[in-house]
Amino acid sequence: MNLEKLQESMYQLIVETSTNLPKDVRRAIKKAKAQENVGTRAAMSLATITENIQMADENVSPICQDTGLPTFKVKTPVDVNQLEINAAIMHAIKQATKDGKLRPNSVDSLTGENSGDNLGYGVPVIKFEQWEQDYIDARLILKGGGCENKNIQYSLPCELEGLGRAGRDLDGIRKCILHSVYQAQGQGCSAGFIGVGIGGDRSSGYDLAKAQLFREVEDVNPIEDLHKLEEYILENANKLGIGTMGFGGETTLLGCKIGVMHRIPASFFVSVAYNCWAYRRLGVRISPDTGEVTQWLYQDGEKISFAAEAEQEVAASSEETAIREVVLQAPITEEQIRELKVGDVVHINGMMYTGRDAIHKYLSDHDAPIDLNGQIIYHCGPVVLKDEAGNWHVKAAGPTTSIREEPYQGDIMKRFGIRAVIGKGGMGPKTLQALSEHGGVYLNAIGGAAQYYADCIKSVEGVDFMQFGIPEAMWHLKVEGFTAVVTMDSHGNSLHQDVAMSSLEKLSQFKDRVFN
Ligand SMILES: O=C(O)C[C@H](O)C(=O)O
Ligand code: SF4
Repeated sequence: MNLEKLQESMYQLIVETSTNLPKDVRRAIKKAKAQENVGTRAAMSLATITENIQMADENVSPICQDTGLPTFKVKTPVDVNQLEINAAIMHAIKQATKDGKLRPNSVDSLTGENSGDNLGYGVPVIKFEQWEQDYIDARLILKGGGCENKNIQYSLPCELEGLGRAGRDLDGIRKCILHSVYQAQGQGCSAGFIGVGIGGDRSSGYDLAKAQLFREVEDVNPIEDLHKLEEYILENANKLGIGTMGFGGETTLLGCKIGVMHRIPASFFVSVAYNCWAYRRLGVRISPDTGEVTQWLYQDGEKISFAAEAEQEVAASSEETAIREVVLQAPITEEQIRELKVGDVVHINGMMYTGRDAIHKYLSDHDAPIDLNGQIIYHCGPVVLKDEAGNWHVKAAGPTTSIREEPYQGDIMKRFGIRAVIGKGGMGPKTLQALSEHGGVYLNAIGGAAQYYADCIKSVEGVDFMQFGIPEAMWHLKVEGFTAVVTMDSHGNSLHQDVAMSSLEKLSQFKDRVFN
């Protein structure tokens, strides 16, 4: 085999997966968009998402800054050398990271050190299988951390919030799956896709769930019971009203795929793998003779282009409604913050500072490297590249899931005088209380819209904590027209709390038995 060609094929697979959302996923998102009412927060978010998909495609840049833990599934003819394929994948991963197509995402779990090239123990994941065909089938999924954190595994029988007892039968399985969508709320960047594995043990169950994410969105389950269950879940999970980003709305789930395997008598697991709307998985057929790509997978049928219309929609949708819009520029005063209410849309100009897991932990017992009084913290781990002149450029910069900072956020805001935090998925009661006491606000940006937000970043003015690695460093960003929604204000209101409560009420409508 031509190894250089093989490396190139793997590189293409990685770049396409990170930057070009598959056709079947695009069609699902388009359908969802058609269902939302004009002028709602859900419609606005979906317009931003589709504009972002288009931008990523045109810029050949990551759709979302979190390019996940790259997971490959490779099937090879019996006489093909799998070690060569392994080496080609490693090589391509390094190159794609250098080129800003993947974020350096591999972190030593004990020291916290980022390897910088996306390689490490167990990273990437490569699973090989042999088969009788005469070509190589290589598939890749880039599943980010926010949605990965919302995976859930149920051990039947169990008691479920809102739904009561889930027993060891199809109806118990139904309840677990509905619950899995409810518990994700907007934190995994809904509207999402789920893969479900019934049976197996704790690890093979999750593997089966993840394997479902390699199915086509529009395929039909050959097992009649599971086909019915998939349809039931897709229809009814969308009645939970969680909506895009957890803002409320008509579409919460874009796809549901269920697989089954045997189990042992004592165990009955239902494992759910949650994938955000940025459902990046592609595949190729490769010739074992030449190492070249002979066919792309998941690319049948119409490719929806979200071109021109998108930009206008983002602008138009907020004009048509009574949504209040406010321009913010740091340093922000307490008075300005107290004027903001849940539902307001803010446009930020000027400076903001990124801070996520490592920085929140650090700031909980250290001083800040800069004066944060009146400033804005952005929960974000961007993709950033240095040019030859030594200047940094942000290549992708959407928000990360804020709830992870819940143990620290309130104290840090008060101690440093921070007035606003931007993230996604919302925060909990401790932060909400701190926002009231101190005069702070939580702003929800659109998760996964990494190109859309990178475009608002006009320059990198500085960086601290580079020792934490690129995603965890504190980037000083100068922005223009950075748009987000107030979802928690200084008057005790939280849209996230409201949606969580109303969706729990809706979930309890599905308590009664449906499948015998
Ligand atoms: O790590 C990130 O940038 C985002 C993450 O995927 C998340 O959803 O929280
Ligand atoms: S930020 Fe959202 S879209 Fe991006 S990987 Fe995380 S869950 Fe997915």
